[in-house]
Amino acid sequence: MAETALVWLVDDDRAVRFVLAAALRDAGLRVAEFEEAESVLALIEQHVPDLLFTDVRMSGQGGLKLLERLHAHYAQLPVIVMSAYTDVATTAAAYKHGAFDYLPKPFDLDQAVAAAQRALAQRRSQAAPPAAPSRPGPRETELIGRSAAMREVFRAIGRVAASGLNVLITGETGTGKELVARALHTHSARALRSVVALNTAAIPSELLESELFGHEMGAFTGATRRHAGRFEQADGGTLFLDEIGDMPLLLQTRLLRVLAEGEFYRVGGRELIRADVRVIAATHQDLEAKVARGEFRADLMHRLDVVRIHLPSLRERREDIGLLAEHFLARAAEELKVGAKRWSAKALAAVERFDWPGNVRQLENLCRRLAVMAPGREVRVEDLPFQRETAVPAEPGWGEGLRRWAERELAAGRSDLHAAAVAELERVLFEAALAAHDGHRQHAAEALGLGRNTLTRKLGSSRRRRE
Ligand SMILES: Nc1ncnc2c1ncn2[C@@H]1O[C@H](COP(=O)(O)OP(=O)(O)OP(=O)(O)O)[C@@H](O)[C@H]1O
Repeated sequence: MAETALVWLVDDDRAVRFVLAAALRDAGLRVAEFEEAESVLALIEQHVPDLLFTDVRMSGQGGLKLLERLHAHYAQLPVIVMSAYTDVATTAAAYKHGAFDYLPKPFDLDQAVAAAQRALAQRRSQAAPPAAPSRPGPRETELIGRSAAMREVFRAIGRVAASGLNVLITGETGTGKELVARALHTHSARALRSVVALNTAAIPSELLESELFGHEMGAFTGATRRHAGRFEQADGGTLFLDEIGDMPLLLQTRLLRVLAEGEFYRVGGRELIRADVRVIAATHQDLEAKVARGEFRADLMHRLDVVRIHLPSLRERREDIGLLAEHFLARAAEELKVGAKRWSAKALAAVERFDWPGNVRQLENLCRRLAVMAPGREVRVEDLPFQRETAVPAEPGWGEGLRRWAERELAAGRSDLHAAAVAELERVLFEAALAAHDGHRQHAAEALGLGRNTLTRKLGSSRRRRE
């Protein structure tokens, strides 16, 4: 169950949002991004994050005004103000309105992460955790793909969208399950009403029930006003329950009852609420296996699984990779307002060969990184994190390759073999783990069974060795 702190980031400069969000995620935090203050004020009524970063000068309402309003209504929420304006008036105004910290732009990313950690530590020492939202404000994106497998998915969406039946979407992480859920909604008779999303894994279990069904004022400590749950919000529309496999058993029972009866009480409430909701659920887990282990209710699975749409992993439809890579690279340049780049033939071929454990999301993130970081207008194979020549041959039979390499080098009279081989082994492992985890150091370190600090230290020394 994710209990990671949630940071909201408000800045109208996409490039700043991009680098800062990446650094904060790298530090193990969850980040939601906002372009302007207005959407923050609209959403915060439902969820208060653990920390908020804001720029000062933005279109619409400025950061200081936002800070003032947040401080008045959510005094517990630490706010870090960032600005290129380091004049005394701005800095002083920020602190006067209750800023936790002030970062003059351009700032060092480590400094920003350190400020975030200080703010969160202070908040933890004084407050109970707030509700965590699912991803706010997702935009409607078109599903791309021309592989036979994706055409089959499109056909399934077309067939079942209008039927109003519950749908269970399965597939590995990042394969586009949420996108399919939104497409099902858009092409249904419910399209004029909202699609409301809830990520079961992102919300602490004790808050999940009130997130789903709402609560009355005073239902529990911190329930300072009545709150409509996602079921009520989705009335007449669609409720998208992501990561349904992570739903606690008790809540599964409650959900099943609500689905069967179409009515429920808010937490702490006496008024029976009716909501006409189509449920689309998604999971990357094997639900049948969870049922067999007694972790998921079979009757709930059957109720959700009226129609099943399975999304193939990216490596099962390699013919879509090029198309997606072109699309994402162009879109990233546009979004991040950097010059357009194109793929070199070699780089594109390497991208098509790669296995993409994080699927489309990983490819999309790589394109964003390349749009900003790759030097030159053409993305070369050397710019890819997983494509440098290795001195020690890896699969197949990499032990054999290593032996041949060692024998050859020994015959040539080389004397530092151990250090060279270990350095190479680590470089390959780190690059593979970072690529598999979208460059997220903490996750990569976990996957390798290392601490994050060890990975960072080793990455630093392997970089120094190469320079
Ligand atoms: N076929 C596609 N065409 C265009 N974009 C796609 C496609 N599939 C996925 N994406 C993009 O990839 C990212 C991940 O997709 P999405 O969030 O729908 O995946 P998911 O399967 O729900 O992931 P998770 O299981 O981790 O929640 C999104 O930014 C989405 O827009």
